Amino acid sequence: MTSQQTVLARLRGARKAYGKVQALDGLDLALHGGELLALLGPNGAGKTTAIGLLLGLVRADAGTVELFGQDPQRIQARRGIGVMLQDAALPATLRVGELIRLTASYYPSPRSLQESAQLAGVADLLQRPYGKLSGGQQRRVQFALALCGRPRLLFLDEPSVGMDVQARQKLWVAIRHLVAEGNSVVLTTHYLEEAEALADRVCVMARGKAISEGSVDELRARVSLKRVRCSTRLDAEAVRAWPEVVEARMDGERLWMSSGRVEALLRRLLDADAGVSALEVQAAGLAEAFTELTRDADEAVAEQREAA
Ligand SMILES: Nc1ncnc2c1ncn2[C@@H]1O[C@H](COP(=O)(O)OP(=O)(O)OP(=O)(O)O)[C@@H](O)[C@H]1O
Repeated sequence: MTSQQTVLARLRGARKAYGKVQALDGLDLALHGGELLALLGPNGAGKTTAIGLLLGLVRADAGTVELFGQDPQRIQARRGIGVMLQDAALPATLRVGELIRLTASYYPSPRSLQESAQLAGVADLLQRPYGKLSGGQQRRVQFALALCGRPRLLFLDEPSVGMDVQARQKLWVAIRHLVAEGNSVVLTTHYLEEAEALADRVCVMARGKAISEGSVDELRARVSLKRVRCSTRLDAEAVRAWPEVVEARMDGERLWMSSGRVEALLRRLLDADAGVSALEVQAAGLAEAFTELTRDADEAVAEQREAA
C-alpha cells in the first residue's frame, strides 16, 4: 500500500449538535498519507468542529472518529500531530525560542530549534516575548509550534489569517516542503487561492456535510461554469440580466462574466455587440466552483423545506 492510500484520520457519519444547531450532520471524511486536504465551506459549515473531533477536543454525538486508527484522545495518537488553531492562547511572557523548545519537548523526535525557526520564518524572533509580537508574527510562531515536533500530520485552521502577502507566500513554501517530506496536512481556509495553490484534494462542506470532494481540477470540472472576458461597449449591469449570465462585472476596461451556458452567451454577446474584441473563454476557477457548489446545496435545502 502506498502512503497516499494509507488513511491517517477518518470521520464516519460524524454528527455533532450544539443545542439546536446541527454543526455536523453525518460527515464522512478520510485523510490519506502524504496529501494536503483543504476543507472549504462558508462560515458555520462545520470545518472547525470537524477538526475539533479529529483532535479529540470535541466528542461526536454519533459516528466514529479515528486518528491513526485510534481514539484521538489517546496520547500516542496525539504525538503524531501538530496543530495550529484559530484561537491560540499562549503565555505572553515566554520568549519565542522557549515556546518552541517547550512544545518540541512533548514529541519523541522533534526538529531542532533552528530548523523549526527557519521553516516557519521566525529565526529573527527567537528572543522576543510572544506577547509583544504583531498578530502576523504570532501566527508564524504558532506555525513553528505546529511543525516543531516533526508530526506526520498537521492541522492548520486558517493559518494565513493576519499574515501579509510575503508571510503568506513563505507559509505556502513551508507547507509545500512539509508535504514533500511525506507529511499530511489538513488545512481550512477561506482563501480559495490558498487551496488552489496547495491542495491535493478539496472537500467542500456546507451545513455540516461534505457536499463535494476531489482535486481542484475535478471540482472545477464538476461545475459547468466558464469565465468569459472581452472588450465591449455593453455594460455589466445590462449583461447581468441575461439568462445565461451568473455573474458580470467590469474588470478594468474589460467586461467579465461567468456562465453555465457559454455557447448561448457568446451568440447573444456577438448579436448585441458586433464590435466585441479581446474575447477570452476559460474554465472556472475554484472560487466560482465553490460559489456554485454551496449555492446548489442551499437551494436543495430550500426545496426540501418547501416540500415539507
Ligand atoms: N462551542 C459551540 N457552541 C455553540 N455552537 C457552536 C459551537 N461551536 C460551533 N458552533 C456552531 O456550529 C456551527 C459550525 O461551526 P464551525 O465553527 O464548525 O464552522 P466553520 O465552518 O469552522 O465556520 P468558520 O468558517 O466561520 O470558522 C455554527 O453554526 C456554529 O455557530
